[in-house]
Amino acid sequence: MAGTGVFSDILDGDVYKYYADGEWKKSSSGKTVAIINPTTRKTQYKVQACTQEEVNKVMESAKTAQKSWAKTPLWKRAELLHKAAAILKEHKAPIAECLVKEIAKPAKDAITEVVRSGDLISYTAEEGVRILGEGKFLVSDSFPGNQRTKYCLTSKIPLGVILAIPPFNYPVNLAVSKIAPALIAGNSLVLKPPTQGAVSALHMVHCFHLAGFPKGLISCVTGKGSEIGDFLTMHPGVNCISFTGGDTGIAISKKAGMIPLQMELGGKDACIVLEDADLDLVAANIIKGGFSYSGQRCTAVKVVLVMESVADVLVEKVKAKVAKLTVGAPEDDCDITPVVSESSANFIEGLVKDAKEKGATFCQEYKRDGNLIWPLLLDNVRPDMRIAWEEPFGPVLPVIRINSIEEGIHHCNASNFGLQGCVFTKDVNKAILISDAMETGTVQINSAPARGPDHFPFQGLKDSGIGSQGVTNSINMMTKIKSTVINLPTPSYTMG
Ligand SMILES: NC(=O)C1=CN([C@@H]2O[C@H](COP(=O)(O)OP(=O)(O)OC[C@H]3O[C@@H](n4cnc5c(N)ncnc54)[C@H](OP(=O)(O)O)[C@@H]3O)[C@@H](O)[C@H]2O)C=CC1
Ligand SMILES: O=C(O)[C@H](O)COP(=O)(O)O
Repeated sequence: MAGTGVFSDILDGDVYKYYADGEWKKSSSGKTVAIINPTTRKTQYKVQACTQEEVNKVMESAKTAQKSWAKTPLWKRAELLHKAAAILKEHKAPIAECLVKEIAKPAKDAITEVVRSGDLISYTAEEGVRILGEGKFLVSDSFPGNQRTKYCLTSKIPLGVILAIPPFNYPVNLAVSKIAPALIAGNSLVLKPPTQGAVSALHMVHCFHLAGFPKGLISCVTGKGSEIGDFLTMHPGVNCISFTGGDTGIAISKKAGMIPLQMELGGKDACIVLEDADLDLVAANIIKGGFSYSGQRCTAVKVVLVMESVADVLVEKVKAKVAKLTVGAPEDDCDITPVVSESSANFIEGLVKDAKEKGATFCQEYKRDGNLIWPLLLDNVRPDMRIAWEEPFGPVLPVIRINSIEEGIHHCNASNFGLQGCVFTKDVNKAILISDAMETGTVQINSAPARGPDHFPFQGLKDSGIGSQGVTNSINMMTKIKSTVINLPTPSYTMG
């Protein structure tokens, strides 16, 4: 059970502690932040509201700890990460319980998130050992005007202190996807978990604590992003920010100093369906892509662009599958569960009302109870409707009927987002041309968008992000190249 057994150290009364200097601490602020259970809409947990002074201290210890961590052998760093992964998986049940209560993630998906996170940590440890163990050796005479008098040795060095800010929808997985690459590369890490999801994240951090990482190397400061966010992201002690979330990331990019940024932001992933597509496959992927975790995934299918000639058949097939989705509590492992907050539910409702006023066809009756919104397919959506462009982050999916491939590509590219997209057709040559024309970081052919497998590169164009994630790219992003040049008094040619 959450906060008990090995996790009892992280709880003080009914308030979870924050983690600094290898210890679980109470904030001197005396203030707490309430975490509202999206299902009951009542306070489920409380966390510390950390102060700026506490953030300063965490940054100082992170800086000190990083210096010795960078001197820790790579195999030893990997060994500790493997240990943390095993502990995390061993304690999947209480962590999943927190995910169910804090973010209303369906019970089975919550377990999957924790197991996937353990796998991600282990994979990162192995990948790090491989790619960080290699450097480059360059010689000078390949560049015009040079003799072979210079030998350049390059290696990857850590950046220093990494600030990780994950979003509510994967508070464990999108935290470890930042923590593991940071640590294997020799950095220290400060985590600011999302408020909804903070307690799941604190449990996950405790698994790193139990694995025996050095004091100060990992810290976790809690508090509302709107209150301590700016102080953290503009802190002079931070050498890199890895952020996943919404438009907040755009604001952070403008405020952050001259440091590397990894930003994974929103998406309006389009699903383009051609006449020759396997419509059963499309319908199954629209359900999985559009409605899993009630549409609260950046990679969710957020608009279907279907050729008019097959639209009626596809809509009927999707409607039939929507009718089978179970709606209710995450504890019961329902497909559709309450969205994360009342404000999110209100926002989704605003998009639905706008579509209603402008004449969209409702394939189901719109139904809401508190934060729970029943799955809704909106047909005949037109570009003047907000739902055509904005991401609901909820179980509402618009269908736009198109008369040409160009029309579909045009709609996809007119979006300010460019995360992922997908195209369904049996003609692979057409699929490649469409994929090339779509201005998105990834295009899936004949499957719904998805981030995983977690070693695949994951990136957004335009307002969807900066840089690329995925295990290998994240490790590389959290390092810099250091060169050492050996200058010879006379040219030296091997075997010369
Ligand atoms: N591309 C991707 O991989 C993903 C994109 N998203 C996008 O994120 C949106 C919703 O997710 P949500 O978690 O609410 O996103 P937010 O951008 O609101 O929050 C993301 C994280 O940023 C923190 N934060 C808030 N304000 C600040 C600030 N001023 N400075 C620093 N950190 C801050 C939040 O903390 P706190 O919770 O305390 O406010 C949270 O940890 C979706 O609309 C979607 O577009 C979401 C998931 C994945
Ligand atoms: O943050 C998100 O929503 C994700 O990165 C999506 O991950 P998924 O495709 O594995 O759900």
